[in-house]
Amino acid sequence: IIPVFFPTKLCSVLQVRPKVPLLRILQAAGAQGDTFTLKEVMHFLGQYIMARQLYDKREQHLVHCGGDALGELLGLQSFSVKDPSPVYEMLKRNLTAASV
Ligand SMILES: C[C@@H](c1ccc(Cl)cc1)n1cnc(-c2ccccc2)c1-c1c(C(=O)NCCN2CCN(C3CCCCC3)CC2)[nH]c2cc(Cl)ccc12
Repeated sequence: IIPVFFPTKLCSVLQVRPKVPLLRILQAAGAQGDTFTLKEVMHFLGQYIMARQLYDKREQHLVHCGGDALGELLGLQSFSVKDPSPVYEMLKRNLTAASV
């Protein structure tokens, strides 16, 4: 998984196919279809966190996902957006390459 912070072209070209549990979360955030670019996956996950107010209002880099489907996927109660490694690990488990 390419680090999301480097807006490389690949992030917005390679198509990936989320497994069902992740796809449900992306669809809850408004995603259509079943293949996305990595950039779109990250965008919709961000939208999901905001729509469900999972981020800490005072420490806005903290995401409290325990008790939410996102927390089930990550296997975490909380994480900081400053350390994306748990998210990358989850994506490795929940994305397959999609032939364009
Ligand atoms: C750099 C990027 C990022 C992207 C991926 C990762 Cl693994 C870490 C970090 N990022 C930085 N802060 C956030 C963020 C923080 C709180 C609530 C929602 C998003 C994000 C995330 C985005 C996103 O698409 N970000 C666009 C700009 N964000 C700025 C922060 N904005 C909110 C901050 C809280 C208050 C409301 C605005 C939303 C738009 N997608 C994500 C998906 C997940 Cl699983 C986790 C975090 C994010």
